[in-house]
Order: sequence, then C-alpha cells, then structure tokens
Amino acid sequence: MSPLPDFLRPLVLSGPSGAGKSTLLQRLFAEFPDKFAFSVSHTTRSPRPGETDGKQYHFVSRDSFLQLIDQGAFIEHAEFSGNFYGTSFQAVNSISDLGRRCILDIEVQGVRQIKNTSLNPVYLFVSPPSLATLRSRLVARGTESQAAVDKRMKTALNEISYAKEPGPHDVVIVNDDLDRAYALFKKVALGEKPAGDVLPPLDD
Ligand SMILES: Nc1ncnc2c1ncn2[C@@H]1O[C@H](COP(=O)(O)OP(=O)(O)OP(=O)(O)O)[C@@H](O)[C@H]1O
Repeated sequence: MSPLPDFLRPLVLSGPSGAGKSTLLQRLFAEFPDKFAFSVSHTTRSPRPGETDGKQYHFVSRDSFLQLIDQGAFIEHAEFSGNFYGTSFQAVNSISDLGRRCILDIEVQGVRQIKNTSLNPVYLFVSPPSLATLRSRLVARGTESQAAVDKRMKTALNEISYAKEPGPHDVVIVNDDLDRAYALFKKVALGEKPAGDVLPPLDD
C-alpha cells in the first residue's frame, strides 16, 4: 500500500517536558520498526543513565554547538533549562533518504524557528491532561531535581499558552489515558488527518 501524502512530510512533535512524547515515540517505534526514524538532535546536556551518543542525542560540548550554529548546520536550535538543543539539516535528510518518515522531537522555541524554514512538516502538540498531572509525572520519572521540575513547570505554562494561540499546530493530543493517546498518535504518524483533542484549561 502506498503511504498517505502527509506520511512523506516530517512530523514535528512538541509539548512540555513530561507530557509523554518519548513514551508515545517508544511505542510507535516498537510497533513500526521500519517506518519511522527519530531525528537525532544535538544537545549540550549530559547523557542520562542508559543514553548513548548518536542514539537519543548527539552529545556535544557548548563550544562545538556554537560552532555548528555558525556553520548554519541547524534547522532550529534553542536553549532550554540551561542546555542547548538543535536539529541539523543532516539529521533530517539522512532519514528521508532511507524512505522513512522523519520525526522531530523539539521544544516550542524550535517550532517557531521551523515555521520560518521550507521544511513544511506536520506539527503535533502533546499536552498533559493538567498541570498537576504533569508535575506528578515529572516527579515520578525521577530524572529531575526539585528545582528542575519547577523550571519545567514554568516553561510548560508558556508552551501550553503558545499552543492555545490559533494555528501553531495541526493536531493536539492530550496524553490522559496512554492507550487512547497512542491510538490517535499512531493515526497522525501514519499520515491520517484526525480531528485531535482540545487543549485543557491552564489552571488546575
Ligand atoms: N498517559 C500516561 N499516563 C501516565 N504516565 C505517563 C503517561 N505518559 C507518559 N507517562 C509517564 O510520564 C513520564 C514523562 O513521560 P516522557 O518521559 O515520555 O515525557 P517527555 O515528554 O518525553 O519528556 P522530555 O521532553 O523531558 O523527554 C514518564 O515517566 C512516563 O512513563
């Protein structure tokens, strides 16, 4: 079966830290090992336990990152919670060259930058069901200090506010029940155009 037209466009996945982007991506890659590929971003943050250079991220020094910016290597880059993150043109092109759909997992600042490029992706926003749920998931994940959780919660407010403006995203998925959210995510990833969810109110 030939793929739906939107399958050929990159998929830009954004949403607050802890909203569940990695969880949804892991399920998608497990179900379809040959259809998608993660665009491997560059970052200056340290690897978490179990992360490998070149797999989850290209882990680079701040100096190398600044050099890559100067060379025009990035489609988008952003500083987030004290670290740089960026997506290189090379990372996206190497995936479409393999005939797979490229998925980019990026911060909201990056979404704004991609809007100014010729990339023409589908924009998908993953939202937590509420800010209280987001906080408890971040705390339960155990990868962040209390201060980092607080910082991510502040950023989350800005990200959800941006997503509430008309137009930035083609589809919103509220990650309440994981099976339900994944079913919707899978449709979008395969190139369908489902209606999507409505963003929850910002106050709990
Ligand atoms: N629907 C869900 N119900 C309950 N817990 C969930 C759900 N989705 C994800 N989680 C859990 O919430 C935590 C945050 O999810 P995840 O790490 O996927 O977020 P993320 O958006 O990828 O964050 P980051 O941007 O920081 O990498 C994880 O511990 C995950 O297991």
